[in-house]
Amino acid sequence: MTQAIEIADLVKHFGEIRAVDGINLNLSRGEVLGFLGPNGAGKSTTMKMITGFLSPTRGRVSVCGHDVQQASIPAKASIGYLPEGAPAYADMTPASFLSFIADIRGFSGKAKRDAVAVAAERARVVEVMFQPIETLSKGYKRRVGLAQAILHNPPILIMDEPTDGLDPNQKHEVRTLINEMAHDKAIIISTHILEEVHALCTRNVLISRGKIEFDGTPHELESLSRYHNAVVMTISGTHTTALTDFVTALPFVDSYEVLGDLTLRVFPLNHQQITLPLSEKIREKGWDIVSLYSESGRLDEVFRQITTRASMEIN
Ligand SMILES: Nc1ncnc2c1ncn2[C@@H]1O[C@H](COP(=O)(O)OP(=O)(O)OP(=O)(O)O)[C@@H](O)[C@H]1O
Repeated sequence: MTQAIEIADLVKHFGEIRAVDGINLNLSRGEVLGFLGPNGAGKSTTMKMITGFLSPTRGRVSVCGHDVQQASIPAKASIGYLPEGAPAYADMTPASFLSFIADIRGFSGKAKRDAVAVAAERARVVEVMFQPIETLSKGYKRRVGLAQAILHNPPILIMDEPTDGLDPNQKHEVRTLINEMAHDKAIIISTHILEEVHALCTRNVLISRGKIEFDGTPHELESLSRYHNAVVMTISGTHTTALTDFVTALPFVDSYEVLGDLTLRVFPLNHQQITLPLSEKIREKGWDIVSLYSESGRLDEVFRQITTRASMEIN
């Protein structure tokens, strides 16, 4: 089956700067890919090449089987693009802006009215259709941008930092809209907001200095964390030295940190699940468990670890 997006050996140089340095990536419908990376990693440049706004120095992008360079018209018809900051014409109203976009997309008559109405409905901008865009809140402006991107019901959606700069409620609304569209589209979202990994994505690609450093599920990304399956526990009925001696002797424990009196964080060997055997061993000692839970992992730590490792290898 043709992949929704196929990217092969994609490279972009700006003079001496290698903004994108050999990216290979395939994406199917139903996948929501979170494109993560620090500032300047090459996310926007990659997205601009996928959408045909920039030509690659080398390599190839095809969308729904259309080469973005060779067959740019059918390729662009398959893509909805929400650029960074969702730019729109400030003095237009959403109604006139969406009507203008519908003209560009080749709609007319009833099909045009329907496309505008459906996009406005899905992006929930119906109530502000006749208010100048410059007078709208950031959240509404972003939703107008989203309505523009989905107007032709494209199978592929590319969004550059869709929730950046929004307040928590507005972020939630935009994420809900994206989730609603996710089942039948291939979606790429660039972000450096790590909570979006869980809120939106089925897959994450982490890039640093123009190269892919990680490609996997949010769970796989978290499992790279030093804290993945670490257990934080508070015990009563003993004292801290006895407790640390006890965990040191357990065969499935790698190391521990003392967090407080009778409270430890225990790191398992090879990130294995140890909640059950650990609680059993504690009960065998006759101690009481005040609390005990395992951690899933810390994305900010993994992000730092991968992106700083990549820059240290280069320097
Ligand atoms: N038009 C351009 N001319 C010269 N250099 C550019 C141009 N566009 C991007 N760059 C450089 O290419 C590199 C990648 O930039 P890009 O905007 O793709 O990163 P990004 O991951 O999207 O960053 P951010 O999260 O800050 O948006 C950066 O070093 C940037 O300065």
